[in-house]
Amino acid sequence: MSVPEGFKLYTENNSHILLSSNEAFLNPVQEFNRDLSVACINVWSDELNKGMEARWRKGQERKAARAKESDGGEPAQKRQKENTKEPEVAEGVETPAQEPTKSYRPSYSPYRGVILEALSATGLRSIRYAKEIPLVKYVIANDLSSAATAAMKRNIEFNGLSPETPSEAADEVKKSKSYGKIRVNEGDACTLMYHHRLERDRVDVVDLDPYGTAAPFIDAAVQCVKDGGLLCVTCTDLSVLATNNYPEKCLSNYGGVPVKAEYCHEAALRLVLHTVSTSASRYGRYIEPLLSLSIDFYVRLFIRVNTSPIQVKRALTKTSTYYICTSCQSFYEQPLGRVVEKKNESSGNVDYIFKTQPGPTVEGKCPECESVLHVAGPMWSGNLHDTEFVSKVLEHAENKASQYGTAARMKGMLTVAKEELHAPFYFTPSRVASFFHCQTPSLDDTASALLHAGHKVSRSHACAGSLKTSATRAELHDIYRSWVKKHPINTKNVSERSPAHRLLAKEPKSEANFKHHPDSVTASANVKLVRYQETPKGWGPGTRAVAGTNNSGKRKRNDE
Ligand SMILES: C[S@@+](CC[C@H](N)C(=O)[O-])C[C@H]1O[C@@H](n2cnc3c(N)ncnc32)[C@H](O)[C@@H]1O
Ligand SMILES: [Zn+2]
Repeated sequence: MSVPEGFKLYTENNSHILLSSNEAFLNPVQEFNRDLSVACINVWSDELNKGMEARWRKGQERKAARAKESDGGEPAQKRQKENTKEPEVAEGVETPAQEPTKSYRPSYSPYRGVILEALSATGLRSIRYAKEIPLVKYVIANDLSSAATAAMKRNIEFNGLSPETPSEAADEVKKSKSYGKIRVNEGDACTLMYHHRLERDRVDVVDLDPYGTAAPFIDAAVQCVKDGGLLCVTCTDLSVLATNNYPEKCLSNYGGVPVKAEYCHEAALRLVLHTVSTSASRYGRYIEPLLSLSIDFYVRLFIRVNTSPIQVKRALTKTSTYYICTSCQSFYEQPLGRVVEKKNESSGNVDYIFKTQPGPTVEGKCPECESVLHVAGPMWSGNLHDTEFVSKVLEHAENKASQYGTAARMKGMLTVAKEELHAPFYFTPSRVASFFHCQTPSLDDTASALLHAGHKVSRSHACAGSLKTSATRAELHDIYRSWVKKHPINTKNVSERSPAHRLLAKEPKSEANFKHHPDSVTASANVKLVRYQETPKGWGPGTRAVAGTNNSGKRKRNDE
């Protein structure tokens, strides 16, 4: 592969990018993001296709049964034998309903979807989608910058995805003078997505991977994805989502206020889900989070979008504000609403009545340590992941480990995400110990005590050494109070006016058992959670395109 003068070659899996200074932006550290996205879209499209094939087969069976009935019970097999030569059937053409399986039996043609990458830069992600996802019909790669679209076109050719490449879309593409499996578009991401908002024009997958926040693109994205389609969203503005420095910005971008506590990264995911959910609801659509990950300096979410009026109503029950203690970080959930199920005696149907929720769920100060409470949210309080989907992505990543440069990290993250409890929020034993001024119990001590007390426990992908539990903070604190009895502290160092003193002043309701619990060692405990990607060769800050039109602003640092 000869690299033209003035360019550097960057390779990810079997896709290659020519990089020149001052052209289009590429962040090699996002390889993990791209690997995960290829894996998730592969699994999502396989599942969609399997569902369609199952429905198609059922339809065929129904048609055959109807034919049998109308032919006076003559078995279909016998009739098929009589037709010695089967006429050729174009892929995807179904047997006409009036002549079911009479003269030919077409094979199922897999469903192929369209992916729209709204902010594509070098085109690397789109090229990888076109090459690595078999069920892709074509990818629309878009960028506002003319320098970026020029780089994209060059990279597409360089990867052999030019119009000459034989592909299913080749004829259509040749007519439209665009590029083989990838169609390049230069323009504003929202304008493009709004062009795809009518039901007949919708796409199967929308990928948003911007600098900073994806918030300005969400309204268009939730409208242009098909029912059952996949929305993939990156946000890198963690200074807004996961600190209390800009609550006003967080409200304007995400419709909620962030959390100031060690679990702020989980809250960041919930804030992004909240804005996607409320945006989708406006158009009678609801969301199902399939996988929501907090990674290094960004969040990445894979969300299925569907249409259903009743599910849209249910969003009320999956949205909460939280009162967060400014000292011990205890949280108190305040759901925004609830649903009451009422059986309709005359029809026998169940009616769902949506109601507001009484509140506040906690009075004035933190019941645990009497410190001030701050309000956070509203944010998504439903599940972050679909466990079954995560299991399938993990299986895929393990089976195809050699295809992914970040396979070890994928395995680590997905294993933990798969086991994650569907409950907010995580804690680390060391941080809770710091509130009590006590020695830190190990992860196993803490998990075992919680399990012996009848609570559920898991780890959280969002923070190394963290735990999630079904126990309330008060129940967790009781375990720490028991721990302190076994590992006494020098109370002289604890001021009588401190929150720690008030935490320690309470008696535990029962004595905790710190003996190792067999369930404390889960699959994830045996997996090395590779939290950070190894620095790839030649890593360094990417350059944002300078030529052409670009909605410029300051380039975000990795930790922004
Ligand atoms: C972070 S880069 C995309 C990286 C790419 N998704 C990847 O995986 O390598 C963001 C891109 O968004 C483009 N962009 C910014 N605002 C845009 C808009 N309103 N419409 C379309 N593209 C835009 C920028 O020109 C830039 O190339
Ligand atoms: Zn407190």
